[in-house]
Amino acid sequence: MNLKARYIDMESAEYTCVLHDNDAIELGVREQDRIRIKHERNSIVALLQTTDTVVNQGEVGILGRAYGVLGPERDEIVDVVPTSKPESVKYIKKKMRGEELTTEEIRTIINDIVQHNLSNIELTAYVVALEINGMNIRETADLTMAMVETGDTITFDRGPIFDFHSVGGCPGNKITLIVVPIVAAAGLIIPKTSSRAISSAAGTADIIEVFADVNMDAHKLRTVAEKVGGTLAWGGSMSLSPADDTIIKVEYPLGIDPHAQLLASVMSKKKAAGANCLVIDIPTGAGTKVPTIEEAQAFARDFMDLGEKLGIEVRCAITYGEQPVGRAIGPALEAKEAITILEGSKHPSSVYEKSIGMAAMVLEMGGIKNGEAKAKEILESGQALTKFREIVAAQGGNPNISSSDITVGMYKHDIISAMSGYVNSIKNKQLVQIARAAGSPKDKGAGVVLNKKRGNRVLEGETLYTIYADHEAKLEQAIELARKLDPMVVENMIISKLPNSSKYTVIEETSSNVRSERN
Ligand SMILES: O=P(O)(O)OC[C@H]1O[C@H](OP(=O)(O)O)[C@H](O)[C@@H]1O
Ligand SMILES: Nc1ccnc(=O)[nH]1
Repeated sequence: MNLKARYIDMESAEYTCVLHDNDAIELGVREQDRIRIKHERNSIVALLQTTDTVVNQGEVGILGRAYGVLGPERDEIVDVVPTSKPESVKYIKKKMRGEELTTEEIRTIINDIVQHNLSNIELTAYVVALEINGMNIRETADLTMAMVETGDTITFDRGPIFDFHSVGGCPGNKITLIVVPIVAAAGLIIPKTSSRAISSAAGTADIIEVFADVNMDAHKLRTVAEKVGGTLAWGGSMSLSPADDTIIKVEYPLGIDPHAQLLASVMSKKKAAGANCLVIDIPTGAGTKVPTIEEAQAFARDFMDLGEKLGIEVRCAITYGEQPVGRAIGPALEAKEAITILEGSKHPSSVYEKSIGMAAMVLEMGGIKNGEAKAKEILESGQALTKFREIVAAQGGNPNISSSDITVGMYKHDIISAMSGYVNSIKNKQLVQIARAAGSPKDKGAGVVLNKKRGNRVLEGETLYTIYADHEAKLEQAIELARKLDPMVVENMIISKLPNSSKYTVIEETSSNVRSERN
């Protein structure tokens, strides 16, 4: 059917088009069916919405970026034909039944993802099928290669190329901002890309965006890394492993990151960016993606096996993840904390120590003896700060950036302990929920700052943590959630008295060991 193309100034997660009810009947299609729209040599597949008001009979409305991809002029005639579900839906269902997928079936799924042929419902089914049924190492390697082959790859003029990546899952893990400048200042090349938040409240790309432009294409990644030694870029902005960011967009709302998809997500980007030597950080413990040391060891083996198949030398560090790294959670709060370490602070010690430890592993892969001493020397002499500023400047940020330039949320609220005791545990996932409710990662100033950490002595009336927000309404939402979730457990030596005793003094109806105080 030939119809006039109309741009609709709205965006949706999947390519979407709108037909008048009468045209939809004539074409024999219904809402959520797929339509192929052809214009000259371009063609897209879009999901259908029908209407009797938004477009007239004889027109097809095309939403946002889908219009740009197709490229017709205003009112130009395009050809509209019904089309069937993509082949990969069959293979997604096969994985839902727990069956093994062939190399070709995995390639078909990734091709359909890259070409935006799958609806968000189908993509979500894919991610959930992987979360429940997983993939063996052969399937994972095929998945990784399919993600590499559907994108660009970079070849550097000189090498070897170093890289570092965290599997995530531990809030406050801002160490990439410190590791990359240390490694680059030592003279190694590290073209680091990061993703946005997946299970946490702020991915590294969300943090860097506070003070520099994280968007770059593969060519710029290479030229910046060759010029200043390192990058702090967002992987989703470039064509390396383009399936990755589309998949992350459906993982984020669910807060899940299936094992096989995580392996392929990280390793496909490393392969595409030309890495030869890679260090992987695996935060481990309750409330992370990897609850036990045994699982972390198996994960490390998978990374190393996959590295061998891809020609990348991989070393892994199993790290402590049972409570946040440092005290700050949320883009601006984490940026500020990381920059204070680059400026010479040794606190929070978890951020300082983890950054030194990870950088040391990369340096030693680069043949530098006593990596820890070298990493400390580079950090403490200010060379890492100088390198950080060079990278920031190369990415369009302030070349003299300092921690005091970073502004955090103007609305804040202290959560106060209603009892004296010790912090027994800090629940990562609940803290993430509170930081997200406060607006993180979209609202850059939003998040949480911990005043107490595990094992700390707490006196009644002391602040446990502070919630920050850019908007008052979101602060209220976060406070309400904080009361309900109670992410910091304070206990004294007597945990409970039986019969008929409560372990907490109940201060407010909705809270257990916390009460709230405005400031
Ligand atoms: O949101 P969760 O699931 O924690 O994990 C995602 C984070 O982990 C990795 O960190 P890095 O880039 O190595 O610093 C990713 O790039 C991303 O920023
Ligand atoms: N799934 C992922 C986890 C961590 N980093 C990534 O890039 N991808």
